Amino acid sequence: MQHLALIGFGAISRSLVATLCDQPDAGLRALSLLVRSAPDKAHDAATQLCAPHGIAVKVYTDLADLLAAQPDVVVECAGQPAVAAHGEAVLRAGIDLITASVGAFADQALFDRLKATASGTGAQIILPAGAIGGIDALVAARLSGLEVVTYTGRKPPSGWAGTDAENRVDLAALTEPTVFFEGSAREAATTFPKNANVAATLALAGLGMDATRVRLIADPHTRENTHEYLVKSQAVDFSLSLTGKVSPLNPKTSLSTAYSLARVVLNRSGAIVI
Ligand SMILES: NC(=O)C1=CN([C@@H]2O[C@H](COP(=O)(O)OP(=O)(O)OC[C@H]3O[C@@H](n4cnc5c(N)ncnc54)[C@H](O)[C@@H]3O)[C@@H](O)[C@H]2O)C=CC1
Ligand SMILES: O=C([O-])CC(=O)C(=O)O
Repeated sequence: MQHLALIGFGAISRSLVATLCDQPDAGLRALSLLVRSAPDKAHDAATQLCAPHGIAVKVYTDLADLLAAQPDVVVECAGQPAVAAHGEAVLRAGIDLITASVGAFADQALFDRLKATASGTGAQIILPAGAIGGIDALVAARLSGLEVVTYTGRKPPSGWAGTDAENRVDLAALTEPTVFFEGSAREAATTFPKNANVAATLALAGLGMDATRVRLIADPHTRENTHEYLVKSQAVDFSLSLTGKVSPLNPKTSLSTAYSLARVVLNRSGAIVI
């Protein structure tokens, strides 16, 4: 039976909770949420999802209080700054941390610090595939010797609104798909913290933050988030294209991200890990 804790209760968290409530194999008995504001509203919304399944909900505004309740695992679904703010305390408490905002680890000092803390306490930092997939094949290919990993992320202009893309291109005036960023995974994840976490995931699975090449496209002809990547290695070459439906709760986020996190949580309790 699991006591699940979530940092953030936005688009991903809400879909994740709704999904896990419907999965008896998840064995959820308690849900703890860390929010920054409106804890009563979060409590009501989460209770609506959880109460019919007998799952108790508690909402916190202070991480120390949440950790004192000793959750089995903490899932960060709040944004890169939340990994920097809270990651270390979670791991220091010996609790495994699943991070949606993998791009936070483009900050090498943060990555090194959290990894050292995890090694010290035996807790694990678990990086989900998120909006992409095929990470198993990429890690396996790395072990054989990787040559190239290139990623292209394509979203409708609305998915790039409020980001640095606005300084690079007039999103509202676009009539054709437009590449507005080319660079490393580190630059992409740092410059587009709400849109390019997947580039960091590919980097950590594969060739690293600096050698993983990234292109980002605003496409006025699409309503979906497309993630394409190409891998060349000693053992296998492959390319993958995922067309993600956009989360109805957040136009920047692919709906599949929450299901990827649900898979990670389910794999912690089921007899079969897949
Ligand atoms: N790995 C992947 O494939 C993906 C990762 N992401 C990451 O997940 C994050 C969350 O995505 P969404 O749920 O769509 O965003 P959202 O904006 O819908 O929800 C985030 C929630 O977290 C809250 N929050 C922010 N900082 C907090 C803190 N320190 N403590 C408690 N709550 C806090 C916000 O108030 C908001 O309610 C994104 O910012 C991004 O970093 C998003 C999409 C895909
Ligand atoms: O959900 C997506 O399409 C990917 C995303 O925002 C990210 O990697 O940060």
